[in-house]
Amino acid sequence: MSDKLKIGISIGDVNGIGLEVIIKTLSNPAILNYCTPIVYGHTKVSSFHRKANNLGDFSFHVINHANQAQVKKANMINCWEEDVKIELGQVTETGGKYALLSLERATADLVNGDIDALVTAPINKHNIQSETFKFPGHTEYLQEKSGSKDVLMFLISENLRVGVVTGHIPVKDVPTSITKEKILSKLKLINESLKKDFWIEKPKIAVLGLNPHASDNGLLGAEEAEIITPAIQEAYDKGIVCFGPYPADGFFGNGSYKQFDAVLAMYHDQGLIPFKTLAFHNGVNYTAGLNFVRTSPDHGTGYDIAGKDLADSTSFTEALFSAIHIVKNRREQEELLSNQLRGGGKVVETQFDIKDDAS
Ligand SMILES: NC(=O)C1=CN([C@@H]2O[C@H](COP(=O)(O)OP(=O)(O)OC[C@H]3O[C@@H](n4cnc5c(N)ncnc54)[C@H](O)[C@@H]3O)[C@@H](O)[C@H]2O)C=CC1
Ligand SMILES: NCC(=O)COP(=O)(O)O
Repeated sequence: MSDKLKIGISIGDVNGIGLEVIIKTLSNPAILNYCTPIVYGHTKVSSFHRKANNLGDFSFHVINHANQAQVKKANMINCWEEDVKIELGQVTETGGKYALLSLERATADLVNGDIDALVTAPINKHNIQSETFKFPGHTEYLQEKSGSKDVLMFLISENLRVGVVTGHIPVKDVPTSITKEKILSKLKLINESLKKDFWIEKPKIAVLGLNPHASDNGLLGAEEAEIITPAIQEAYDKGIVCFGPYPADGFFGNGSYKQFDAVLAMYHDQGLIPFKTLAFHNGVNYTAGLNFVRTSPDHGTGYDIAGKDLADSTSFTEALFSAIHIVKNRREQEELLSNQLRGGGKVVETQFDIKDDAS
């Protein structure tokens, strides 16, 4: 039996650049030395994208189930039988329907343990909505499938990691959604992920403020004094090495982020704008806190460049490698710890760990 990890890949919106970056990534034969990829989609849809983007004679090995995946091959599970109307660059119902069929089948295999990790190509969050998908994104969908109480949208690259307290919600709801408990929970998730998924022994985390200039001592808002600072203090007292709140505007431009292993931003664009500015092409979107591993490229469907052979596949390739590394890190750590401390092999370092261990 092969020790190569099986990495499931969902194809995302069939009218976007998902299959282009998937095929570009898997066309590099060296990738197959590191994992056994299994794409959930259809060979006819992939052929369409291969031809539209002039991607040579790449082909998939068709299988019916993940347990038939062949090493050294790019495997494909055909998830439907009918022909699919592809309208490159268009937002259509069809785009959402087949993105969901791919995601559902891949997620079922992930939850059952038939694949070791999932890399998702981008969906359009609007056209995928349906009776079975009423979520603002993969993050929330997979949280439900994992049964995790909380998860973290964690954007990662070699030199920068950014998590967000609030994710896919309207900006007007941000201030009321930020609570001390939520910040504590996200800090705990970042801390655990840095240790378990990235093997950083003593993580150091920066927390951004919400208001301009982190409120300038209360002149420009109360959230820093009433919510964010007490959350940082409590987390620190419980053993999480975190500092802040820092004014968000200069934090990235002046390079302060380089002194930390991760940054916690208060809302989506506060964290993702600097992240994508600094790391768009090699950035990865990782969902921390799931009981399985899911990554994705940090970009969206790229409708404006679909079918034009313009999509850069670096972010997708990085997402694939990040998934492999995280699974290996988690497993290696579990093995190393299996004889330590408690039966579950959990490191008891912070007060959070003690509380969790007791429950
Ligand atoms: N994880 C996911 O499924 C994500 C889905 N989306 C969805 O994607 C759709 C489009 O979102 P946008 O805001 O337009 O973001 P986008 O990332 O699709 O596009 C923004 C700009 O970046 C360019 N771009 C994106 N990926 C690229 C690549 N690999 N190589 C070269 N250029 C690239 C595009 O051509 C466009 O000009 C939305 O429906 C959004 O919800 C957005 C982000 C993540
Ligand atoms: N920009 C990040 C993002 O939209 C993440 O979406 P998803 O991974 O939750 O689908």
